[in-house]
Amino acid sequence: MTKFIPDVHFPQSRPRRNRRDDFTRRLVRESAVSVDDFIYPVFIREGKNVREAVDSMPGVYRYSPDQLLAVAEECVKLGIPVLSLFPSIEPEKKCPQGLEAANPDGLVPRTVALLKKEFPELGVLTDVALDPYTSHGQDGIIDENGYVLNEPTVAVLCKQALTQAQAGVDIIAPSDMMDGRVAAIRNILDENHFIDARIMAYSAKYASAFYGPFRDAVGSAANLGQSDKASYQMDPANRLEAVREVAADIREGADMVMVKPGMPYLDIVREVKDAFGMPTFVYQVSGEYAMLKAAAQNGWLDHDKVMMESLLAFKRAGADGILTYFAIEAAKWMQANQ
Ligand SMILES: NCC(=O)CCC(=O)O
Ligand SMILES: [Mg+2]
Repeated sequence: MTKFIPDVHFPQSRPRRNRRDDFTRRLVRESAVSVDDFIYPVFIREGKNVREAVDSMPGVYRYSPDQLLAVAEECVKLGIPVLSLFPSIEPEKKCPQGLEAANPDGLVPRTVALLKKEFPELGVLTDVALDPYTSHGQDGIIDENGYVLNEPTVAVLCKQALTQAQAGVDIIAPSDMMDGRVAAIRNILDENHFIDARIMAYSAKYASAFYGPFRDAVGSAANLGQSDKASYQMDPANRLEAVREVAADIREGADMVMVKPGMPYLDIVREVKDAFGMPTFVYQVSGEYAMLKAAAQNGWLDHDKVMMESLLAFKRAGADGILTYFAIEAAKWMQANQ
């Protein structure tokens, strides 16, 4: 211990005292990341014995359903509570209406049923949106000018959600940003007695360029071409609008709400958590993952440190859980280091 007797009482407050030793740092720590916070997004495709790398997302693959079982088993072993499924659909199954989204024998319902049969204790979340299924790559049905039509889209989303519930999914996550879709989906689920199917609403989903690698992974980038999603996803400039969007989804019956992307939108996470106190989730999206991976691969950032710091920041901002492509790596890191 340094013996230093200052002759003036300056400074009166010494915040550094609590940072001096590991034990006090742990004692006063305000936030923590736990494996219980994770939802692991995975990409699936048809086939057998397929594990196909996604080039723009190092460490991320498209799995055929049989190969996904090994991933699910790893999640169970590590204690990751939920797996979320994103399909890469063959081009010949895409059409302007995205009808394959509501096919009860489609890739997603079959995979849900398989997972729930093999690993009933693992939560399964499915996305409700049409972008993996439309030949134009938009999340809904478009008119002759390319404008995404609200009500016709919601009608297909309801069928898609019901198909997923019938397959046994636990959490339904509408990511489309159509108005009124949470209420419509809640109604159709309840009418069909799926009263326990939970809805995690992508409530404040921004029209972000950070989704680029995801569109490679599900194969919608080429379909979308130069068009964007600004007429339904939120303007990155808006904060108060996010509060209104979340309020609407809660009124309509959302059990959990989400902000997306993550790191550039931490202020929104905090705002939403403070305003509603709802179970609040954040999506650390593909571009955030790709950017940390790329810098780490170049030796410019310490991979494990930035991974854990980025996840901790979500907890500090008020998130109850995080959808992250780092889920397995972070869970393993925590087992080895904590
Ligand atoms: N509806 C799911 C997504 O759009 C994910 C975006 C991403 O990870 O970039
Ligand atoms: Mg909305």
